[in-house]
Amino acid sequence: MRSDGLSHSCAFSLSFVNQKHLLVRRRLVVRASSDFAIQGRDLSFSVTTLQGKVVPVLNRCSITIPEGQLWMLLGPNGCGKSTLLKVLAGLLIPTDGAVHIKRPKSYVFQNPDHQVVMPTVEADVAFGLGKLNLTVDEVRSRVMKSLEAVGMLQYLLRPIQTLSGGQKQRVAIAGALAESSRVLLLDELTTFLDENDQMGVIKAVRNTIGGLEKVTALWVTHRLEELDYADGAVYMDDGKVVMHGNVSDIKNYIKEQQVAYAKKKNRKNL
Ligand SMILES: Nc1ncnc2c1ncn2[C@@H]1O[C@H](COP(=O)(O)OP(=O)(O)OP(=O)(O)O)[C@@H](O)[C@H]1O
Repeated sequence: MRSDGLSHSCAFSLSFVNQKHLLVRRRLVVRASSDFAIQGRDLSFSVTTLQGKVVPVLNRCSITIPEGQLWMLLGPNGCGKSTLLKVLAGLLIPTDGAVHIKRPKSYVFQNPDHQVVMPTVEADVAFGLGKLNLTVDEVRSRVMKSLEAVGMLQYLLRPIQTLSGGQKQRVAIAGALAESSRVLLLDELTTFLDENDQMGVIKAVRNTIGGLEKVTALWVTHRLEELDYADGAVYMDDGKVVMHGNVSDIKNYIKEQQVAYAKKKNRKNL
Protein backbone atom coordinates (compact mmCIF):
# COMPACT_ATOMS: atom_id res chain seq x y z
CA MET A 1 0.00 0.00 0.00
CA ARG A 2 1.30 3.41 -0.90
CA SER A 3 1.59 6.12 1.71
CA ASP A 4 -1.26 8.08 0.10
CA GLY A 5 -3.64 5.15 0.61
CA LEU A 6 -3.80 4.08 -3.03
CA SER A 7 -3.27 0.44 -3.89
CA HIS A 8 -0.59 -0.71 -6.33
CA SER A 9 -3.31 -0.75 -9.00
CA CYS A 10 -3.50 3.03 -8.70
CA ALA A 11 0.20 3.59 -8.64
CA PHE A 12 0.54 2.86 -12.34
CA SER A 13 -2.18 5.27 -13.29
CA LEU A 14 -0.32 8.40 -12.32
CA SER A 15 1.73 8.12 -15.47
CA PHE A 16 -1.53 8.43 -17.43
CA VAL A 17 -2.42 11.71 -15.83
CA ASN A 18 -1.09 14.70 -17.70
CA GLN A 19 -0.24 17.03 -14.86
CA LYS A 20 -0.19 19.97 -17.27
CA HIS A 21 -3.96 19.73 -17.49
CA LEU A 22 -4.58 20.00 -13.79
CA LEU A 23 -5.72 23.30 -12.40
CA VAL A 24 -4.82 22.93 -8.77
CA ARG A 25 -6.47 25.29 -6.37
CA ARG A 26 -6.91 23.13 -3.34
CA ARG A 27 -6.79 19.50 -2.37
CA LEU A 28 -9.31 18.12 0.06
CA VAL A 29 -9.10 14.32 0.29
CA VAL A 30 -9.90 13.09 3.76
CA ARG A 31 -11.13 9.92 5.37
CA ALA A 32 -14.85 9.22 5.48
CA SER A 33 -16.28 8.57 8.90
CA SER A 34 -20.01 7.75 8.68
CA ASP A 35 -22.18 5.18 6.93
CA PHE A 36 -21.26 6.24 3.43
CA ALA A 37 -18.10 4.90 1.83
CA ILE A 38 -17.73 7.49 -0.92
CA GLN A 39 -18.75 11.09 -0.94
CA GLY A 40 -17.85 13.86 -3.36
CA ARG A 41 -19.23 17.32 -2.68
CA ASP A 42 -19.43 20.12 -5.23
CA LEU A 43 -16.53 18.76 -7.24
CA SER A 44 -15.27 20.83 -10.12
CA PHE A 45 -12.55 19.86 -12.54
CA SER A 46 -11.36 21.51 -15.76
CA VAL A 47 -8.89 20.65 -18.49
CA THR A 48 -6.84 23.07 -20.52
CA THR A 49 -6.72 22.28 -24.23
CA LEU A 50 -3.56 22.60 -26.30
CA GLN A 51 -4.99 25.91 -27.56
CA GLY A 52 -5.08 27.15 -23.94
CA LYS A 53 -8.87 27.01 -23.60
CA VAL A 54 -10.15 25.93 -20.17
CA VAL A 55 -12.93 23.36 -20.55
CA PRO A 56 -15.02 22.41 -17.50
CA VAL A 57 -15.48 18.62 -17.15
CA LEU A 58 -17.03 18.40 -13.66
CA ASN A 59 -19.33 21.19 -12.64
CA ARG A 60 -20.14 21.24 -8.90
CA CYS A 61 -20.73 17.49 -9.06
CA SER A 62 -21.93 15.73 -5.88
CA ILE A 63 -22.25 12.00 -5.19
CA THR A 64 -22.78 9.79 -2.13
CA ILE A 65 -22.44 5.99 -2.13
CA PRO A 66 -23.51 3.98 0.95
CA GLU A 67 -21.07 1.59 2.55
CA GLY A 68 -21.14 -2.12 1.65
CA GLN A 69 -23.02 -1.70 -1.64
CA LEU A 70 -22.41 -1.94 -5.39
CA TRP A 71 -23.50 1.20 -7.27
CA MET A 72 -23.34 1.88 -10.99
CA LEU A 73 -22.37 5.19 -12.57
CA LEU A 74 -23.93 5.85 -15.98
CA GLY A 75 -24.32 8.72 -18.43
CA PRO A 76 -23.71 9.73 -22.03
CA ASN A 77 -20.24 9.59 -23.62
CA GLY A 78 -18.07 12.43 -22.44
CA CYS A 79 -20.30 13.49 -19.51
CA GLY A 80 -17.42 13.06 -17.03
CA LYS A 81 -17.85 9.59 -15.49
CA SER A 82 -14.20 8.51 -15.73
CA THR A 83 -13.04 11.93 -14.61
CA LEU A 84 -15.29 11.76 -11.55
CA LEU A 85 -13.99 8.26 -10.74
CA LYS A 86 -10.39 9.47 -10.99
CA VAL A 87 -11.13 12.48 -8.79
CA LEU A 88 -12.71 10.16 -6.19
CA ALA A 89 -9.63 7.90 -6.43
CA GLY A 90 -7.33 10.86 -5.85
CA LEU A 91 -5.72 10.38 -9.28
CA LEU A 92 -6.97 13.78 -10.42
CA ILE A 93 -7.16 16.77 -8.14
CA PRO A 94 -10.39 18.76 -8.22
CA THR A 95 -10.22 22.49 -8.78
CA ASP A 96 -12.89 22.79 -6.13
CA GLY A 97 -14.93 20.63 -3.77
CA ALA A 98 -14.19 17.82 -1.34
CA VAL A 99 -13.79 14.03 -1.46
CA HIS A 100 -14.44 11.79 1.56
CA ILE A 101 -13.67 8.14 0.97
CA LYS A 102 -13.02 5.00 3.04
CA ARG A 103 -9.53 3.57 2.75
CA PRO A 104 -7.75 1.58 1.51
CA LYS A 105 -9.24 2.24 -1.93
CA SER A 106 -8.35 0.85 -5.33
CA TYR A 107 -8.96 1.99 -8.89
CA VAL A 108 -9.24 -0.73 -11.53
CA PHE A 109 -8.70 0.19 -15.18
CA GLN A 110 -10.78 -0.61 -18.24
CA ASN A 111 -7.77 -2.33 -19.80
CA PRO A 112 -6.38 -5.00 -17.43
CA ASP A 113 -3.03 -4.98 -19.26
CA HIS A 114 -2.43 -1.56 -17.66
CA GLN A 115 -2.22 -3.09 -14.19
CA VAL A 116 -1.79 -6.86 -14.24
CA VAL A 117 1.98 -6.90 -14.50
CA MET A 118 3.49 -9.94 -12.83
CA PRO A 119 4.24 -13.23 -14.61
CA THR A 120 1.78 -15.40 -12.66
CA VAL A 121 -1.60 -14.95 -11.02
CA GLU A 122 -0.18 -15.67 -7.57
CA ALA A 123 2.66 -13.15 -7.97
CA ASP A 124 0.35 -10.46 -9.30
CA VAL A 125 -2.17 -10.69 -6.47
CA ALA A 126 0.71 -10.69 -3.95
CA PHE A 127 2.42 -7.73 -5.65
CA GLY A 128 0.88 -4.97 -3.54
CA LEU A 129 1.46 -6.79 -0.25
CA GLY A 130 5.22 -6.33 -0.31
CA LYS A 131 5.12 -3.18 1.81
CA LEU A 132 2.81 -4.55 4.50
CA ASN A 133 5.39 -6.51 6.48
CA LEU A 134 3.41 -9.75 6.34
CA THR A 135 4.74 -13.26 6.84
CA VAL A 136 4.89 -15.61 3.86
CA ASP A 137 1.91 -17.51 5.29
CA GLU A 138 -0.11 -14.32 5.72
CA VAL A 139 0.61 -13.28 2.12
CA ARG A 140 -0.39 -16.69 0.83
CA SER A 141 -3.57 -16.73 2.89
CA ARG A 142 -4.61 -13.26 1.63
CA VAL A 143 -3.83 -14.20 -1.98
CA MET A 144 -5.88 -17.40 -1.77
CA LYS A 145 -8.81 -15.74 0.01
CA SER A 146 -8.93 -12.93 -2.57
CA LEU A 147 -8.69 -15.29 -5.53
CA GLU A 148 -11.44 -17.40 -4.04
CA ALA A 149 -13.67 -14.31 -3.71
CA VAL A 150 -13.38 -13.63 -7.45
CA GLY A 151 -13.67 -17.31 -8.44
CA MET A 152 -10.06 -17.58 -9.62
CA LEU A 153 -8.43 -19.82 -7.01
CA GLN A 154 -7.87 -22.63 -9.48
CA TYR A 155 -5.76 -20.22 -11.59
CA LEU A 156 -3.26 -19.53 -8.77
CA LEU A 157 -0.20 -20.79 -10.67
CA ARG A 158 -1.28 -19.80 -14.18
CA PRO A 159 0.94 -17.50 -16.29
CA ILE A 160 -0.86 -14.17 -16.72
CA GLN A 161 -0.57 -14.23 -20.52
CA THR A 162 -2.75 -17.36 -20.68
CA LEU A 163 -5.76 -15.57 -19.14
CA SER A 164 -8.71 -13.96 -20.92
CA GLY A 165 -9.40 -10.23 -20.48
CA GLY A 166 -12.13 -10.93 -17.93
CA GLN A 167 -9.92 -13.30 -15.96
CA LYS A 168 -7.22 -10.60 -15.85
CA GLN A 169 -9.82 -8.13 -14.55
CA ARG A 170 -10.70 -10.58 -11.80
CA VAL A 171 -7.00 -10.93 -10.91
CA ALA A 172 -6.76 -7.12 -10.70
CA ILE A 173 -9.78 -7.07 -8.37
CA ALA A 174 -8.25 -9.86 -6.28
CA GLY A 175 -5.09 -7.72 -5.95
CA ALA A 176 -7.20 -4.88 -4.56
CA LEU A 177 -9.01 -7.22 -2.15
CA ALA A 178 -5.71 -8.74 -0.97
CA GLU A 179 -4.71 -5.24 0.12
CA SER A 180 -7.94 -5.07 2.16
CA SER A 181 -9.42 -2.37 -0.05
CA ARG A 182 -12.65 -1.05 1.39
CA VAL A 183 -13.59 0.80 -1.79
CA LEU A 184 -13.27 -0.40 -5.40
CA LEU A 185 -13.50 2.22 -8.14
CA LEU A 186 -14.11 0.26 -11.33
CA ASP A 187 -13.86 2.00 -14.70
CA GLU A 188 -15.83 0.26 -17.46
CA LEU A 189 -14.31 -3.14 -16.70
CA THR A 190 -16.47 -5.01 -19.18
CA THR A 191 -16.15 -2.78 -22.26
CA PHE A 192 -13.75 -5.09 -24.12
CA LEU A 193 -15.15 -8.38 -22.80
CA ASP A 194 -17.41 -10.97 -24.36
CA GLU A 195 -20.63 -11.87 -22.57
CA ASN A 196 -19.10 -14.79 -20.70
CA ASP A 197 -16.19 -12.75 -19.34
CA GLN A 198 -18.53 -9.83 -18.62
CA MET A 199 -20.71 -12.01 -16.39
CA GLY A 200 -17.63 -13.54 -14.71
CA VAL A 201 -16.35 -10.09 -13.73
CA ILE A 202 -19.65 -8.66 -12.55
CA LYS A 203 -20.45 -11.75 -10.50
CA ALA A 204 -16.96 -11.63 -8.98
CA VAL A 205 -17.50 -8.00 -7.94
CA ARG A 206 -20.99 -8.78 -6.63
CA ASN A 207 -19.50 -11.59 -4.54
CA THR A 208 -17.02 -9.23 -2.88
CA ILE A 209 -19.54 -6.55 -1.88
CA GLY A 210 -20.67 -6.13 1.71
CA GLY A 211 -19.41 -8.89 3.97
CA LEU A 212 -17.56 -8.33 7.21
CA GLU A 213 -15.19 -5.84 5.58
CA LYS A 214 -18.14 -3.88 4.12
CA VAL A 215 -16.50 -3.56 0.72
CA THR A 216 -18.13 -0.88 -1.46
CA ALA A 217 -17.84 -0.56 -5.25
CA LEU A 218 -18.64 2.19 -7.75
CA TRP A 219 -18.81 0.74 -11.26
CA VAL A 220 -18.83 2.88 -14.41
CA THR A 221 -20.78 1.28 -17.24
CA HIS A 222 -22.77 1.86 -20.41
CA ARG A 223 -24.41 -1.55 -20.23
CA LEU A 224 -27.93 -1.34 -18.83
CA GLU A 225 -28.13 -5.09 -18.17
CA GLU A 226 -25.40 -4.69 -15.54
CA LEU A 227 -27.78 -2.56 -13.47
CA ASP A 228 -29.51 -5.79 -12.44
CA TYR A 229 -26.52 -6.55 -10.20
CA ALA A 230 -26.47 -3.14 -8.52
CA ASP A 231 -27.86 -1.88 -5.22
CA GLY A 232 -28.26 1.60 -6.63
CA ALA A 233 -27.22 3.84 -9.48
CA VAL A 234 -26.17 7.35 -10.35
CA TYR A 235 -26.78 9.07 -13.68
CA MET A 236 -24.51 11.89 -14.81
CA ASP A 237 -24.95 14.44 -17.54
CA ASP A 238 -22.84 17.41 -18.51
CA GLY A 239 -20.40 17.17 -15.61
CA LYS A 240 -22.82 16.59 -12.78
CA VAL A 241 -25.03 13.96 -11.18
CA VAL A 242 -28.61 14.44 -12.32
CA MET A 243 -30.22 11.28 -10.84
CA HIS A 244 -29.23 9.28 -7.79
CA GLY A 245 -31.24 6.39 -6.42
CA ASN A 246 -32.74 2.99 -7.00
CA VAL A 247 -32.06 0.96 -10.11
CA SER A 248 -35.59 0.96 -11.53
CA ASP A 249 -35.87 4.78 -11.27
CA ILE A 250 -32.56 5.15 -13.10
CA LYS A 251 -33.60 2.65 -15.78
CA ASN A 252 -36.86 4.58 -16.33
CA TYR A 253 -34.96 7.85 -16.48
CA ILE A 254 -32.55 6.46 -19.09
CA LYS A 255 -35.45 5.14 -21.19
CA GLU A 256 -37.13 8.57 -21.03
CA GLN A 257 -33.88 10.20 -22.14
CA GLN A 258 -33.59 7.76 -25.04
CA VAL A 259 -37.17 8.43 -26.18
CA ALA A 260 -36.64 12.20 -25.93
CA TYR A 261 -33.40 11.91 -27.92
CA ALA A 262 -35.08 9.78 -30.64
CA LYS A 263 -37.94 12.32 -30.96
CA LYS A 264 -35.48 15.19 -31.24
CA LYS A 265 -33.52 13.32 -33.91
CA ASN A 266 -36.72 12.55 -35.87
CA ARG A 267 -37.75 16.22 -35.79
CA LYS A 268 -34.33 17.21 -37.14
CA ASN A 269 -34.67 14.69 -40.00
CA LEU A 270 -38.14 15.95 -41.03
N1 LIG B 1 -6.89 15.57 -20.65
C1 LIG B 1 -7.96 15.99 -21.31
N2 LIG B 1 -7.86 16.96 -22.27
C2 LIG B 1 -8.96 17.40 -22.92
N3 LIG B 1 -10.19 16.96 -22.69
C3 LIG B 1 -10.35 16.01 -21.75
C4 LIG B 1 -9.25 15.47 -21.01
N4 LIG B 1 -9.74 14.54 -20.14
C5 LIG B 1 -11.07 14.52 -20.34
N5 LIG B 1 -11.44 15.38 -21.30
C6 LIG B 1 -12.79 15.62 -21.79
O1 LIG B 1 -13.65 15.65 -20.67
C7 LIG B 1 -14.90 15.08 -21.00
C8 LIG B 1 -15.24 13.99 -20.01
O2 LIG B 1 -14.36 12.87 -20.20
P1 LIG B 1 -14.60 11.49 -19.42
O3 LIG B 1 -13.63 10.51 -19.97
O4 LIG B 1 -14.60 11.74 -17.97
O5 LIG B 1 -16.09 11.15 -19.89
P2 LIG B 1 -16.88 9.77 -19.76
O6 LIG B 1 -18.26 10.12 -19.35
O7 LIG B 1 -16.14 8.81 -18.94
O8 LIG B 1 -16.87 9.31 -21.29
P3 LIG B 1 -17.01 7.84 -21.95
O9 LIG B 1 -18.37 7.34 -21.56
O10 LIG B 1 -16.93 8.13 -23.41
O11 LIG B 1 -15.88 7.01 -21.45
C9 LIG B 1 -14.79 14.58 -22.43
O12 LIG B 1 -15.38 15.54 -23.29
C10 LIG B 1 -13.31 14.48 -22.66
O13 LIG B 1 -12.98 14.68 -24.00
